[in-house]
Amino acid sequence: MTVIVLSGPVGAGKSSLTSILSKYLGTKPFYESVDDNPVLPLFYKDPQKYTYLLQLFFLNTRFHSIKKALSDDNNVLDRSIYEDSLFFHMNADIGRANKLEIQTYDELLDSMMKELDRMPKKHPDLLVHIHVSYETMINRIQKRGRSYEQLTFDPGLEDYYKRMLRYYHQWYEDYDYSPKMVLDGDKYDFMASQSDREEVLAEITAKLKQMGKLPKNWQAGEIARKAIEIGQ
Ligand SMILES: Nc1ncnc2c1ncn2[C@@H]1O[C@H](COP(=O)(O)OP(=O)(O)OP(=O)(O)O)[C@@H](O)[C@H]1O
Repeated sequence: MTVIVLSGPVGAGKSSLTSILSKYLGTKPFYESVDDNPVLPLFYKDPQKYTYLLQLFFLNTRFHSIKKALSDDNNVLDRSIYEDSLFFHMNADIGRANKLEIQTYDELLDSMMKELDRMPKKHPDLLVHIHVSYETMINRIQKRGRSYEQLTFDPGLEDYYKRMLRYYHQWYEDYDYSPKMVLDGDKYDFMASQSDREEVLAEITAKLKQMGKLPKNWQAGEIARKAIEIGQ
């Protein structure tokens, strides 16, 4: 039984890969709610005011997802609690949280992580990180078209996104809750190209195989191949 978490900056393609990977492996996808998140549009409009609320909102939903994922023990998550601190501290570093908020957030997160340590399965089996350059990130953000994420909505987002990529670099280096692997999101377009999709899945399954973590009874047979055909 396998729990896989995806990571990567905004627009890296985590939700899409979660869908493909879970169909391929025959496991359950967990998605973070973005389009029905009531705080996200408020945050982009007034980050100074809504950073703390947004981060508490995410922490709360993410804590529930990871607990459920670790209990069900056979699934793929499009983002996990391990990345939340990056977002909070990145915003705090640009003055969007005060000292007391930082201290409270860190203590809360610490208590949550200790709670996870008491679960029968404590951490995911594998982290799959999607690395993208700024150009790819912006292309995907534009293509997806969420209005509040566009540079035209707030030109300050250019700095914000570039900062995010730097923070992710360090975050991935430091992540040690589980084995990890990185995919080149600039090279592979697993949404548009069938062969890219197959290569990415081959990389992930090779890693799972090497770790002895392919889901029970799983074979790269006809059902798995059909599930990942573009247009399915
Ligand atoms: N703590 C946080 N965790 C995740 N997203 C956050 C957080 N704080 C703010 N956000 C914002 O939430 C939105 C959702 O981002 P996320 O990268 O998870 O989804 P996505 O853009 O659909 O990614 P992908 O294209 O890789 O599936 C983004 O606008 C991001 O900036």
